[in-house]
Amino acid sequence: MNHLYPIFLKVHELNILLVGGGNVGTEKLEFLLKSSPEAQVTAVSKEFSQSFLDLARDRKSVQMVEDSYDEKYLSSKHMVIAATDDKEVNKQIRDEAKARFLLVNVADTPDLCDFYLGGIVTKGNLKVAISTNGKSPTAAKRLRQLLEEVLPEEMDELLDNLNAYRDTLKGDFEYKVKAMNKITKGLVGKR
Ligand SMILES: C[C@@]1(CC(=O)O)C2=NC(=C\c3[nH]c(c(CCC(=O)O)c3CC(=O)O)Cc3[nH]c(c(CC(=O)O)c3CCC(=O)O)/C=C3\N/C(=C\2)[C@@H](CCC(=O)O)[C@]3(C)CC(=O)O)/[C@H]1CCC(=O)O
Ligand SMILES: NC(=O)c1ccc[n+]([C@@H]2O[C@H](COP(=O)([O-])OP(=O)(O)OC[C@H]3O[C@@H](n4cnc5c(N)ncnc54)[C@H](O)[C@@H]3O)[C@@H](O)[C@H]2O)c1
Repeated sequence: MNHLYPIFLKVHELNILLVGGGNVGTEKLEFLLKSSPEAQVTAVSKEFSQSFLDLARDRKSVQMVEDSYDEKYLSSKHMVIAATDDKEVNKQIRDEAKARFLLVNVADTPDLCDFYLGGIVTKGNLKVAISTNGKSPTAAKRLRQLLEEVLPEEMDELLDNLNAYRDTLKGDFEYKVKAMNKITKGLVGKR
């Protein structure tokens, strides 16, 4: 049973602290930016790998600070991703973030995470997030690839059309719900 509750965050309006600019830090930033190209990220690392620099350099919303982690970097942040190669430091980040009631992800250490990053499929306005409850990130990746293949590109056109149709409906809320359900019934083949 998966007890996680997925939400869709406006990370372009939230401040994220990412600590660690190596392989894992780069992977986390890459997935974050793939889904949310204007995510507001402050990246703090003793040093940044070439691939991190290549990814972050031209992004206005990503700020890089070459420094060791310090608690001061938690100030004005909404959430934190710890991705250093020092387990003690990752634990310290987690503890200090928790003391401030910040949401924290310790990359690749499920037990220390308040939230997991998921596999994400985007087709225009449609976004599907996938979690295996931390059981198999590889399965999440494969399912993401599968859904990317099978969900039609026309999905976004369909959503636009439905939105336009809803705007033409005159009537109360109940009438609109019925009308929207009626026109989309064919999408699922059964009621
Ligand atoms: C979905 C995705 C998003 C992202 O990273 O943003 C993601 N991991 C991805 C890929 C991936 N990560 C790893 C491999 C190598 C295969 C392997 O080792 O299993 C691969 C596959 C590959 O690269 O092919 C290594 C790994 N990851 C975690 C552990 C620890 C453990 O499992 O115990 C270890 C072992 C480390 C070690 O060996 O010590 C843990 C987590 N990884 C999560 C997310 C969270 C759970 C998500 C869920 O609920 O399913 C969670 C719990 C925490 C977190 O990091 O948020 C992204 C796919 C993106 C995509 O392609 O769509
Ligand atoms: N690379 C992988 O694919 C992989 C897979 C599974 C698990 N892991 C684990 O994830 C962790 C990170 O791995 P990685 O490959 O990203 O390591 P890495 O060496 O590429 O990157 C670690 C980064 O953390 C920074 N750092 C270290 N201490 C710091 C501190 N006190 N303050 C700020 N920055 C600091 C370093 O400067 C470096 O940029 C390791 O514990 C590793 O065992 C890595």
